[in-house]
Amino acid sequence: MIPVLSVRGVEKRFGAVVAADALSLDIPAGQRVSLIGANGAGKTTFVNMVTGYLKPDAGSIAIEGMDIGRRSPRNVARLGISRSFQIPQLFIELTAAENLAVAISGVGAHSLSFFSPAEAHGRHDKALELLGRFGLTEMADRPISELAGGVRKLIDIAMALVRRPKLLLLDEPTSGVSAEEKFATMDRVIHAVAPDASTIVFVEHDMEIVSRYADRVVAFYQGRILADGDPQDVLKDPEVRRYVTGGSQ
Ligand SMILES: Nc1ncnc2c1ncn2[C@@H]1O[C@H](COP(=O)(O)OP(=O)(O)OP(=O)(O)O)[C@@H](O)[C@H]1O
Repeated sequence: MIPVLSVRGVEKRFGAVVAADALSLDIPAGQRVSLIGANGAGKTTFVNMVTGYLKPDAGSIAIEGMDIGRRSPRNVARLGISRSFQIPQLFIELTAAENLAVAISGVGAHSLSFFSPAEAHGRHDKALELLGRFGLTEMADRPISELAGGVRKLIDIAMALVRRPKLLLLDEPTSGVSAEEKFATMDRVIHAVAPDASTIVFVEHDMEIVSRYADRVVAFYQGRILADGDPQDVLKDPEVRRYVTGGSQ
């Protein structure tokens, strides 16, 4: 089976900082992989390169064997890689349903008025279906500016599902969510994305979330992969405890 994601010898520097150092890994279909690492370890740089937001200095990245090369984020998304952001990227004055409708139509917010009423109706139904999966039906007609950070995050993830991605990357899906709500939020996310995305990479700082939801953990340190494997093994690894989790596990 060709892996969904294949990364080979990827390098990225910012001046003297090595943000990606000879990164290589394969992610097979159906795996749920957590990326961990201290601040500045290179997790977001990795996500940005895989989604076309940053170009590697060297190496290759392929989705189902197709090199993403120097494609734009939009073209990478067309190939089947979607992402959510640490800070949700939403149209703040539009409602939750309108934001999803923009993503569903694949055009800018200004172009929505060119579509026929029937098309607009179809988009609205699909938007409501997605919001319903996240338990957000009641938020559909509220502008993003009125919604709490945690709700915006869920809407951002719903936006990433519109293309039914081959690979879904989630950047800290539970950051900003209270300790009491983090498992419920993550359960909701996992349940909601399941019909559209089975191969998931999520960046996570919370080791309780990592050990509960990941099939595999990749630990980053100074742009390198320090450990990669079964969550229980990686979280017990002495180097991971020293450089990543601070001995918290
Ligand atoms: N656009 C940029 N310009 C300069 N340096 C950058 C840029 N993006 C990232 N870096 C540097 O590259 C290194 C890796 O950063 P990155 O954001 O990938 O880490 P991270 O593991 O995602 O951290 P965090 O957990 O804080 O999000 C850091 O030293 C960071 O300062």
